[in-house]
Amino acid sequence: EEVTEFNPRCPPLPCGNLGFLSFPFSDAMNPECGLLKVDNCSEPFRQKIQLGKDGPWLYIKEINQDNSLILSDQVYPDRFKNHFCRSFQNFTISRSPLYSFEFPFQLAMFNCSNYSITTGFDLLCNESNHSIIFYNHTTHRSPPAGCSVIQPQLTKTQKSVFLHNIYSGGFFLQVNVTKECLDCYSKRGQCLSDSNGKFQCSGSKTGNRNKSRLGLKLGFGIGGPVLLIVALSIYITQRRRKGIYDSPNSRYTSSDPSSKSDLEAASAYFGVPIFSYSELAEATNNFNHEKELGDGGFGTVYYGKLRDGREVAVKRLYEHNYRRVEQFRNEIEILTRLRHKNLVSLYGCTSRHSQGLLLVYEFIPNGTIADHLHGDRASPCLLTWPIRMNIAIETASALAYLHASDIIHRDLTDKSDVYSFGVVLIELLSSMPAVDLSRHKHEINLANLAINRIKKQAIDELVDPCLGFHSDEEVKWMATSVAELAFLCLQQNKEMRPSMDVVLEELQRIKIGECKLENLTREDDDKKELKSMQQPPLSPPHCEESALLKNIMLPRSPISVTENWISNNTTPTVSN
Ligand SMILES: Nc1ncnc2c1ncn2[C@@H]1O[C@H](COP(=O)(O)OP(=O)(O)OP(=O)(O)O)[C@@H](O)[C@H]1O
Repeated sequence: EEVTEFNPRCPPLPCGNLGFLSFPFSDAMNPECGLLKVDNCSEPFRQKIQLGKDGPWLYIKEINQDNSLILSDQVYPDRFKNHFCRSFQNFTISRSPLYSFEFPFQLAMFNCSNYSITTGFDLLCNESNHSIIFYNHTTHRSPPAGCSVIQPQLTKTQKSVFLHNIYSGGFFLQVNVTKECLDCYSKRGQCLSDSNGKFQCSGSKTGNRNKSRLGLKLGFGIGGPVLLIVALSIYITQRRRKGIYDSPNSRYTSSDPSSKSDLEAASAYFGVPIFSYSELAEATNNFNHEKELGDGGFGTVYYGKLRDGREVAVKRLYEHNYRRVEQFRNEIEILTRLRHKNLVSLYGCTSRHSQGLLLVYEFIPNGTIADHLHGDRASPCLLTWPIRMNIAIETASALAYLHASDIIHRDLTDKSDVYSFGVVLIELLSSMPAVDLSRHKHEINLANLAINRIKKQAIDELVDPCLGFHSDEEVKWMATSVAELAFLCLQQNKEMRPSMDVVLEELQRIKIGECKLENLTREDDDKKELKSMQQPPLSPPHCEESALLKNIMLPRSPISVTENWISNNTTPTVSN
């Protein structure tokens, strides 16, 4: 049905590595099928688009489903090296009654003929006849009158405070087709502008297509002959096989390595697919209360289902103010740089000018660890000791990766994460919630409870009885070692906490039953062999008690030195 409703004169047009072009884009051979012309489809990675009638031609890096583009013009980096205002070349895009352009995700710049019109923007530089202004105003979507667009492209080493975020190899442009033109197109008409610059719809057929169906077709470029659908699905399957279709940046991922590295160097907004607010509102049943998955520091998270069938978690930021926009930008920047099997993928986000700031993540269906340990999904000892050990190692590996990846984030500061991870370790050992108001006032906080037990040498009181602490010597040894490691993570003094790398390494050693100090200091080769064997070469219970702690950072047993380590074990959790 979708196929027959598609304008048969305008099937999606193959365009090399860019995939298929569909309205509002078309090629030079089929100008009536689109509003913006793409050239060089037969030359991979050299396709160009003309921005408006008589507008500039720019190279296309990516075309996204929501009509956003990543463009580049190789001339700018050279010009910018001069650091002068006049080094910026501008291009003027004439206004059209059929569509408009938006620069949603970057610090767009304009060259204005009149200095006074720059009010409301941050001035970047001003030279005799030129005013170069920095676009930093969420309410302005398009260039102010009298200004033309400049898209500077910076080299990676450029350190300007205003410009450090500007994409080094290209820029982002969103094409917004007017509603009249979309309606016209959906009725198989052609959008035209008459000699007075007014909109006209020629050759339309009346019909009752609804907007969402059109959106679907435009979004996915599906609707040509059946064969085309087959071709598309083969194309998608191939991309999936290559493992790039499902990646967070899939829609921007190019098979050209040079183009890919350019994209990876992108600023906060690049490389992330953009979703429309309405699509996400639809996916979450208008942010229905019943779809709420939980609340976090930045916003509420909702379950949603996208039109393409993907299940997603949509995070809606609490307030749409400038600070939030900054946090939004940070989170995107961080997430797009991360690739780890234990970290949730970011599928995309809304434009920062959208009605709401939304982040779209891969949906994780099985709840949180806390749900399974002591929440809605908990059932006694469903999580056995080996499972808990694996959860600890996998989580530590993700955190160690984050710390190694040079990411600075509100809650990604090394040693406070180590503290939080210590609490997770105790949760895994004890199956108790991190905070429980029904506990004794000094033990509401699980960290305090754990510290008290460890100091009293009463780890058995801490460990969930169902784990076999008393019946299985190996579990007893491992649980004791993990408790001691958690104890180190929970030090009030940040400096006393081990790094996440060390924590991960120690957990791995505990898992394979490797004794600490002795093996480490004696035969390095033995140690390697041990690891490669992947089985406990020594019976863990024979290992010297508390050797773990000696090995990590301190020469003495925690039991004997805890008073020195913990200045105040009754204070509430301090994680920063
Ligand atoms: N991708 C997801 N899949 C399923 N549920 C999720 C997902 N992301 C978050 N949730 C649910 O929403 C809750 C809040 O998530 P959020 O990421 O905002 O929490 P947080 O880590 O505490 O937040 P923050 O880092 O902003 O302080 C989570 O505890 C979880 O229950």
